[in-house]
Amino acid sequence: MRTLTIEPLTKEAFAPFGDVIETDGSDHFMINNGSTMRFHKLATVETATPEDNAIISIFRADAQDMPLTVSMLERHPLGSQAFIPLLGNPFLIVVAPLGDEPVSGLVRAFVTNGRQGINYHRGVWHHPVLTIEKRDDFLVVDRSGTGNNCDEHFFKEDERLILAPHQ
Ligand SMILES: NC(=O)N[C@@H](O)C(=O)O
Ligand code: NI
Repeated sequence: MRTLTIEPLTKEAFAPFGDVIETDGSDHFMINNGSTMRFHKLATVETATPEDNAIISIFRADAQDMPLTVSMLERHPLGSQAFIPLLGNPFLIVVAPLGDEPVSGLVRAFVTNGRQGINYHRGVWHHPVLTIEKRDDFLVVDRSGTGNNCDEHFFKEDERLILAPHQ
């Protein structure tokens, strides 16, 4: 099984998968009579139909045992999904490009710097949220509506991957 190289998250590297929600290196303009910087439209919430809603949730996630065997990825065909860390901790991301199924050889892993959130574009394959801390909180912005919005793909045994952040 291939061990994933864990890359530092950057806008450029993550561009095929979605947006990086951060102030570092992001354009901004002043509002509120010059007392506030607005880092405007860092990401867009994608939904599928006019009846859909963009909703805001909090995920309190517990750490997976590491090293992790990445045996599955999921995607949301009807909308985007954003994770913004609420406690300032780095977290892990595992993604694969758009397609009918994720391609094991194209799976990539990233680690955030604690000041970054991400917005998976609609249909991008990703692993369910992966904390580094034992438990961590995320603000999540995603789509609510009718129909199935979560496809799961389970890799064949020889396509599975290893995520080993502490090695
Ligand atoms: N199932 C759910 O809402 N969470 C996943 O989509 C995830 O990416 O963690
Ligand atoms: Ni998801």
